[in-house]
Amino acid sequence: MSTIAAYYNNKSILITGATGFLGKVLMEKLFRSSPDLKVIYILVRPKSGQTLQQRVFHILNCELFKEVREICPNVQEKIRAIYADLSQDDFAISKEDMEELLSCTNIIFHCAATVRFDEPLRSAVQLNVVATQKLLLMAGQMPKLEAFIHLSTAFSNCYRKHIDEVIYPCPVEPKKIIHSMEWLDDAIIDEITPKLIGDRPNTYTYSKALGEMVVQQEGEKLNIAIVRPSIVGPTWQEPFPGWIDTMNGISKIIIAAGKGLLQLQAVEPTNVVDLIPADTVINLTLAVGWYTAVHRPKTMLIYHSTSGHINPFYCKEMGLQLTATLEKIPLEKPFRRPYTIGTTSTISKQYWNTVSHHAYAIIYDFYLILTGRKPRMTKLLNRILKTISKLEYFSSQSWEWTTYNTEMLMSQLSPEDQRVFNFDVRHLNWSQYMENYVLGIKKYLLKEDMAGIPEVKQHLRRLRNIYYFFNTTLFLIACRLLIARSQMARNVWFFIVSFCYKFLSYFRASRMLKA
Ligand SMILES: CCCCCCCCCCCCCCCCCCCCCCCCCC(=O)SCCNC(=O)CCNC(=O)[C@H](O)C(C)(C)COP(=O)(O)OP(=O)(O)OC[C@H]1O[C@@H](n2cnc3c(N)ncnc32)[C@H](O)[C@@H]1OP(=O)(O)O
Ligand SMILES: NC(=O)C1=CN([C@@H]2O[C@H](COP(=O)(O)OP(=O)(O)OC[C@H]3O[C@@H](n4cnc5c(N)ncnc54)[C@H](OP(=O)(O)O)[C@@H]3O)[C@@H](O)[C@H]2O)C=CC1
Repeated sequence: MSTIAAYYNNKSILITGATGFLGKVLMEKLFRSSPDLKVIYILVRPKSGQTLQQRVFHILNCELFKEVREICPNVQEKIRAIYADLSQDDFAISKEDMEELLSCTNIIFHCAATVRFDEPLRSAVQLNVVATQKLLLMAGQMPKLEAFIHLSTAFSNCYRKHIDEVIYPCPVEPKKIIHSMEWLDDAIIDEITPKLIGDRPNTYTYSKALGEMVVQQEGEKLNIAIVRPSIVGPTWQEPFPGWIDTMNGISKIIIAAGKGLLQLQAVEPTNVVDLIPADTVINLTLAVGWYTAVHRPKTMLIYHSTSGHINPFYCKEMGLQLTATLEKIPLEKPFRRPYTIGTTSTISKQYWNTVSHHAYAIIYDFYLILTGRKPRMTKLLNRILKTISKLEYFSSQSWEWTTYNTEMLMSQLSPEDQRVFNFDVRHLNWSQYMENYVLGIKKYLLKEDMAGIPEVKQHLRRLRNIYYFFNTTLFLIACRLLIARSQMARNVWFFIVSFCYKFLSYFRASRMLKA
């Protein structure tokens, strides 16, 4: 049996953010590989009118847990959902629950975070820094704790182009930031936010960097490690390819491209997109948990979970794969045929935005008005372009991450562990992965019917014909206008027409001779 899987058996594991994308993949893998684990405590808040139990039921009944439901029929009994809101003091955990957590927990995986780029600094600090600090404080009171694993992001220091597996300190100490959030009002915080975040693009990356500093400073006495994934995509292999249930990362870009709404991407075609599958991140996280607990490294180690250095996926390649896949597995109700253009030049972007986005939206809205419907395309397009503009910082640049600790860990694993907890992306086939990505978005995220694909393909063919017809008409109108205004254009036009006429006459005469 795998040493890592055996390690988690009979353990009490605390997970924050278990209802999130990575949290679910983490729980699934734990149950699948170590069905004899004692209990998984998850800190959950009620949401969207659902109680904790309803949320757990919903998670366990999703497609991701299909295999787990067979391997481990008593899975529901092994999950202890504890009411907690990480943005409140003491997390609003009851006294009894807190006692149980403190006395029983063996390993903590801290995944909870706010991942929105536009989160106000106060809320980002509250969850990504203060909550981490409080969790570390709790961890310090757990006598049976063997390891604390903190999930951060490879982009916490994205103002650097080359990033090592170390903590880069922020100019202002986290404690000072936390303290200032207590007495400054929202208007002042908003005003000083750009100065505080400095070269970072948003409050997310800044608060995650502060969170790492807190882990380093306040986790000194703990057995602790940080995992930094890059852009997390759907599962690669486990429990099956293509599982995804989040719009985060690049899924929104893929959906907008698939629906034909977005053609232009603010990307340099030669840049690398550092995508990493969710199951790869989780396999590494579990291996890190085992290594930290069993080998107890003397200093806190940071592990990068990235792909660009060993198996680069270039934007151009991605654009081509995406277009081909979206033809093969189209998304429902496309507005246009999917197509991608990549550029970072401002003039080129403005040109393509006008020609390829706004002009189409205006024409479509005009058509909606003519057919007695409410225009909506321009509004939708503007929303999408606004959203996409917030991702542009990440799509228009490339980074280089070193992975010495991740490679060291891989070399410490037995062949069986390397197989069961595979986090080596050297053999990842990007073309196949993109196909499963689109399939996963269609099936699990958008919940579209796969049986409808032939009908959508037929619709795409109609759209292609409309596109050709529209372009030809536009070309003819342009020629006609030019002919009306310029003698030279008229001469060229008559030359082309008489040439075509002569060619046709010759063709007809030769056919008649043959007959
Ligand atoms: C010939 C070939 C040539 C080829 C050339 C090459 C071509 C190549 C092409 C290939 C592709 C290019 C590759 C690029 C690579 C890199 C990209 C990196 C991005 C990610 C980096 C992540 C790095 C960090 C990773 C981390 O560390 S982890 C955390 C990651 N965290 C996130 O990823 C959260 C981000 N997001 C937000 O923070 C919020 O999204 C926010 C952005 C603030 C907006 O926010 P807001 O404007 O409010 O917009 P929403 O709330 O999102 O939406 C508002 C409303 O519009 C709706 N709508 C939004 N979209 C869509 C949509 N598509 N379709 C329909 N509706 C939509 C939505 O339904 C909602 O409607 P409603 O529900 O209101 O009715
Ligand atoms: N996805 C990605 O591309 C990447 C993610 N990461 C990191 O991985 C971790 C997990 O990310 P991911 O799963 O994608 O994120 P999600 O947004 O999918 O999940 C976030 C989780 O945090 C929980 N949470 C948020 N606020 C609170 C709160 N106040 N109290 C209790 N729980 C709360 C959410 O609970 P609820 O369901 O109730 O909202 C949810 O379970 C994060 O630390 C993120 O920074 C790093 C790099 C890339």
